[in-house]
Amino acid sequence: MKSICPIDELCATQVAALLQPPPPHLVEEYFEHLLTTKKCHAIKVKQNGEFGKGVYANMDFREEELILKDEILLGHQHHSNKLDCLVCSYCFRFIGSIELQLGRKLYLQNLGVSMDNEGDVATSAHTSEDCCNTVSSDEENDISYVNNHEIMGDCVSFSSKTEVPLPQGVVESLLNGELKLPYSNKLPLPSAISCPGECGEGYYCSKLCADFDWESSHSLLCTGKTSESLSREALSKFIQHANETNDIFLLAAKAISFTTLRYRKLKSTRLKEQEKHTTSDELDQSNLSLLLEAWKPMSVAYKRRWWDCIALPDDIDCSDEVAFRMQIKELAFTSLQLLKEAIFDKECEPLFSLEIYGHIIGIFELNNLDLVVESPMEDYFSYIDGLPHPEKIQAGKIARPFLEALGDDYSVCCQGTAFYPLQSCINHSCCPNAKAFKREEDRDGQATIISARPICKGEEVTISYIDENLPFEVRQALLADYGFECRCSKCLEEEP
Ligand SMILES: C[S@@+](CC[C@H](N)C(=O)[O-])C[C@H]1O[C@@H](n2cnc3c(N)ncnc32)[C@H](O)[C@@H]1O
Repeated sequence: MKSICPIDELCATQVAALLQPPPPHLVEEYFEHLLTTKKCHAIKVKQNGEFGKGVYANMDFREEELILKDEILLGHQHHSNKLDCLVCSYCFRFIGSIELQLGRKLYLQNLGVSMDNEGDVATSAHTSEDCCNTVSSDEENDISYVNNHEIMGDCVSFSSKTEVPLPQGVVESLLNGELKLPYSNKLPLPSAISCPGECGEGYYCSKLCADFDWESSHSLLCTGKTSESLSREALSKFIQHANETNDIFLLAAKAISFTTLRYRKLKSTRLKEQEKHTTSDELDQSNLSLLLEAWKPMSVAYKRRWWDCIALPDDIDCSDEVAFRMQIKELAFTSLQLLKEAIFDKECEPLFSLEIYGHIIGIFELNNLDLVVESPMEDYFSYIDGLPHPEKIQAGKIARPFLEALGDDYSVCCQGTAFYPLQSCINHSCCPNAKAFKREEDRDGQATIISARPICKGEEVTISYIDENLPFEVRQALLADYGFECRCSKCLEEEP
């Protein structure tokens, strides 16, 4: 397909350099460094296998042993899920209090609020995680705690539907802290801290998370007063377009912002070290090397262009495939143009090429894991249920109307999608020796990989991206949606 983006031609050399796969020894070096930084010596990433990179055990594991906890490199909560769960925008743990989680949901439900996010053209969800979370407490001081009413969310629109039978006054007293639910102090949550840029959209569990998010990507993508974007209006238009079409664009924007900010940091460090450059040619040359360095976390990821690797939806006829892929490409271009208006940086121009944008979304399409964090509401109601008799009756009398008002959706998980640098190197097998599985104590967005059976040192660690118990043909069809034909030992054996 011919490019529709002028930057693709203008920056063809730099774009090609960014998309050039790094040599295997540099990839291994990158992951070695990452694992050392994380003090994780239990695994190794090697690029020598049949399927490109893979993760290998560097020790023996017993069954059900933790192999890896992987922090999110780039992740976000789905727009439509923000109504149900208030979580830290950086680590995705639930925040506020049981009363706030409950009151906020009932308040929005009462007003008939809906998220205007119905039109995803394509999604990038991958392996589902089983998860089971409880809550934790991590109170921070000296920072701006959030007025509960603020948390009603600027990200929502209103319709006239009213479903909640509870009086508004009761819901408001949950929100303003006047009404305390019985035993809610047994399940404390970290206080919600508002975004330092005052966008009213991001909330955090600690100042540390707020600062990390600000420095890694949010300072360019914040729509608040101290935003470092070129235009808050343009940014809002970009966000609206993503929410109306496909919120994967928000994650792609994070990747571009993340790389731009890394580039600026590297550049300022370099300028401090070496003040003078003799020629502008030399400067250009070294700017590209800085951009390549800033891009490294993305350069080592397995990638293809989004519109080339996205699975053809069932309702699209094969004869319309070319038109469908073109439509996806054009949608990405529209999104990129809006993002460019908002955060363009001339020194990072190649990042604003459609080739790079397409490959970034392709990374998410091929590698992302569903981000799932279980709600503390389940734990709260289970706690009440597990009380001894007289206390249970008393607490139940107060808690039951709230449970009934929430209905079936009383305990919706935080749901999103995330790119994990190490987990994404784990290959698929239909007879896996490990699984992505969250334990009681895993209460944030990190990916948790647990051994499914004993694994010996040197053995490749594999997980299943799908239900591995399905018949061969069904598995192959599902994995075709992930863009590959499975060649694991079980499939080779069962191949007709
Ligand atoms: C999430 S990535 C895993 C890491 C990847 N091998 C890499 O080099 O970064 C998934 C990709 O790895 C390859 N892959 C993983 N498991 C495979 C399998 N069982 N059979 C064939 N290809 C596989 C496919 O190309 C797939 O799209």
